[in-house]
Amino acid sequence: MIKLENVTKIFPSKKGKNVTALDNVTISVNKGEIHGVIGYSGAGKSTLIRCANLLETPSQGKVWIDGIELTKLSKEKLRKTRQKVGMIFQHFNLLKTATVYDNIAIPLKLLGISKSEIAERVIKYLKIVDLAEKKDAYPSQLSGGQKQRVAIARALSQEPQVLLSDEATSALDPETTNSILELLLKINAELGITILLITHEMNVIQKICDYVYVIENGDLIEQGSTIDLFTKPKQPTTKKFLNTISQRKLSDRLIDDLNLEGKVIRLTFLGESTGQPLLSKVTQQFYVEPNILSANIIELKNGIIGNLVVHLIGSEHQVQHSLSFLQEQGVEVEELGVN
Ligand SMILES: Nc1ncnc2c1ncn2[C@@H]1O[C@H](COP(=O)(O)OP(=O)(O)OP(=O)(O)O)[C@@H](O)[C@H]1O
Repeated sequence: MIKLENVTKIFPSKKGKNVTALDNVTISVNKGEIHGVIGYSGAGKSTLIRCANLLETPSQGKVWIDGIELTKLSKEKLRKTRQKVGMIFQHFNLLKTATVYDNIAIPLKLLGISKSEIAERVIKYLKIVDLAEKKDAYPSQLSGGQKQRVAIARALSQEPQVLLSDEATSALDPETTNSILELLLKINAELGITILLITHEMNVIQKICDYVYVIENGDLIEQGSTIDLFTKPKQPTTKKFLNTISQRKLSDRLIDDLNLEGKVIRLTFLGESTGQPLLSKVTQQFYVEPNILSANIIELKNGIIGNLVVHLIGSEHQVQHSLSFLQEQGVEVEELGVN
């Protein structure tokens, strides 16, 4: 449904030092899925999402939406095809001097849609975002979460097949963030809208994405299903992002305080391995003593992952055997480093 193929974006600079904001990036979002792009500030996220609807023209590469190659369309055809693509932004981009109703109605008017159809759509989509009672309010009378709901209704009212989300929850508190993420899940499930989002927050990826791309300095450094990325991250940057959700490193202080010797292991349980008493089997079969330092459960859109950080006390030989056993049972095993 959305495809960027070998997209490179180079911004020329007057001083002659060009900036490569995206370097040969390929992403492909299937119809009905939610894909997320995560990266630190300056990684190229905004450039990528702006290339997806050609708000930014790639220096090289091709962009498709719903099988149509945007990069070879005339301006007129591009304008028409863009109607398939809605967009929401971090700072909502509402007209301050217009009511909620008009914020949604004005762009529809510009598209030449009839007054009665506009009235129908405004009410329909305000109901979907649960804000019908605010139709006569002005943006200054709304909370951040409500403003984003209006922006979502405005995007939906053009009945797009694709929604691009540019850090849509970054300006919101955690509770409001959750409610907006739930709304995005609802419109994905009920209206079948394909979503591509950019974010620097791993909890956004965790809660709503089927698939993740990690970008750094314009390069796509890692990608995979959200479950794979959370259980088997490869790149240090991906691990750093995951560290914001659950601990992947131990601080020097913790090591000192616990007076740890031997191995500290992170065990990630997924699928069948979550239902079995594997740690007690390890204790019985390999004579190691697991001391649990932390435990948590991460709920992803498409599954649940259990994490245990364990200090395994025993001879090196016994510890190695128990780790091999756990891996054979489908548990991801990672030795934790120190910060
Ligand atoms: N119009 C532009 N002209 C020149 N350089 C640009 C332009 N837009 C972006 N860049 C540069 O491209 C690189 C990627 O920027 P981009 O805004 O895509 O990153 P980002 O990941 O969205 O960052 P942030 O999260 O801070 O918005 C940065 O080095 C930025 O300075």
